[in-house]
Amino acid sequence: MLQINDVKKQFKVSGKNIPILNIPQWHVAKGEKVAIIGPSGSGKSTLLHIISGILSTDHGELYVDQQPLHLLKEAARDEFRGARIGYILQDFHLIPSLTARQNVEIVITLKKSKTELRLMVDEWFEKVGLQDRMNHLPSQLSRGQQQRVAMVRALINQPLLVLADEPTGSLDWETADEITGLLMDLCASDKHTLIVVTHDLNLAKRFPRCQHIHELNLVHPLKEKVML
Ligand SMILES: Nc1ncnc2c1ncn2[C@@H]1O[C@H](COP(=O)(O)OP(=O)(O)OP(=O)(O)O)[C@@H](O)[C@H]1O
Repeated sequence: MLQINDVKKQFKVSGKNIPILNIPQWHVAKGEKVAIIGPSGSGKSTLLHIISGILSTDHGELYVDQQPLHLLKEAARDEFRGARIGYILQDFHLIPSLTARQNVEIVITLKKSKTELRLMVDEWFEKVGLQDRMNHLPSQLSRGQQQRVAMVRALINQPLLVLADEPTGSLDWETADEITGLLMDLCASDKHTLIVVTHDLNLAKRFPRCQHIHELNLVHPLKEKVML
């Protein structure tokens, strides 16, 4: 599902190049559920931005579902992401002027009749227990509810690859636990490959595979032993 070969990424700050990622090789198989842990600033979000095609690589090869993203221009990467990748961004990024339902509807790329689409959206909101909140604006929802809308938005196109950036970052532990369980349930089928980045060890522990970003990344050598 995901193959990274010698991928490097750096950012230019005040005329100076700062290396952020340097990943010799990393593979995630179809259907795997992986948590990447690491401290703040270690490049976790940058890694997901690269896998999703939001950011380009500076060097190396990146294949997602056999598509060579490193060879695609930004517009082609955007199209690929819209159709194949579900990305749950840090802080949800819901559009404040649209209702929960509209936030989901605008991303749908599946070809279905209007009635089928309406029923599909209804079903998704039921799955996440928000059937009575569909017509609320994001500002009228709690953070946990906003996170569930963000999850529906990421999953509704039945993506092969689901990426989640700190999905429980700003939630209290009880809501975080509930949201984690929901995300795992929604991505339970083998069809979904799930990569989550987090600094929350409780979230990471629930994943069958958990890796520290330093294990992937040569830029930040492994300094700490991960206690799980
Ligand atoms: N557009 C950018 N320009 C310059 N530097 C950047 C840019 N984006 C990120 N960085 C730097 O890259 C490093 C990695 O950032 P990133 O957001 O990937 O870390 P992270 O592990 O996700 O952190 P957090 O857990 O705090 O979200 C940081 O030092 C950050 O300052």
